[in-house]
Amino acid sequence: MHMADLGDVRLHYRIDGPDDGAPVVFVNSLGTDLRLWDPILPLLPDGLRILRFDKRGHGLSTCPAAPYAMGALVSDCEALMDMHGFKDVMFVGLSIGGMIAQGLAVKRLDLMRAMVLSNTGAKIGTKAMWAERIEDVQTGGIEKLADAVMDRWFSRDFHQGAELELWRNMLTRQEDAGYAGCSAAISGTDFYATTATLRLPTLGIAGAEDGSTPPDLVRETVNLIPGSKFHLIRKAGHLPCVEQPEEYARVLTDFMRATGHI
Ligand SMILES: O=C(O)CC1=CCC(=O)O1
Repeated sequence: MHMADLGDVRLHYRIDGPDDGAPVVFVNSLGTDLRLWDPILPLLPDGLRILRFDKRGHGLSTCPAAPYAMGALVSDCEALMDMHGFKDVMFVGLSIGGMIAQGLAVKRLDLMRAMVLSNTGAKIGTKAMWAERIEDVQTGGIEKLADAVMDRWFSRDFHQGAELELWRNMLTRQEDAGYAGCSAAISGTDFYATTATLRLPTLGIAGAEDGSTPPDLVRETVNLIPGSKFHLIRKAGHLPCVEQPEEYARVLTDFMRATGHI
């Protein structure tokens, strides 16, 4: 079990792969923990050095009182990377993880060689939408939101399968305060101006049936960065690494090769 004490929070994290492997950092979405990446890791090339972690208030990490600022989430990731010598990485951020990617690239471009903005945006939703969601979590717990979240996370086909229930369990077993805290961080974030200043190889990945960050939002976000690429995964919602792991891993691998990371 790996734990980093960052003062106001203790983060649970994992590092896999050899010390001299090409470094890759994965940051997952609201309401998920680091197991989100389990379906794709065995499909990636051997020899990568992979860091992933549970955001504050998620997974096995501790849960400071809500709300959280996006700056705190960016600093958590920065501290973990500095602590373990992760620099010049391929950074893969999904949803709020993609917001953390954008914030970190602006703050510490030295940490990143390239970034993948998966199912995310420079801004996600509206303040009113997040206020309602936070209120729902605070009054009824995550369970109150869970069915609606499943509709955004997964395509119609995936809703027919038995695995859906397990991912729903991942969501409902997160801390209510952690979910509300990260929702507040998303609500307060608008990265349009700063992301437009970024110059690094960037790939956008979208799911055709994503009810949370639809393909147009992902495309619009990566188009802020000159030279960026975009890939649409057809039979997937908000979590294509779960629904289409082979395609997701192939697209990541191709991008790592195209950018000279491997
Ligand atoms: O809408 C959802 O529940 C999915 C989501 C939005 C931001 C994030 O990280 O996940």
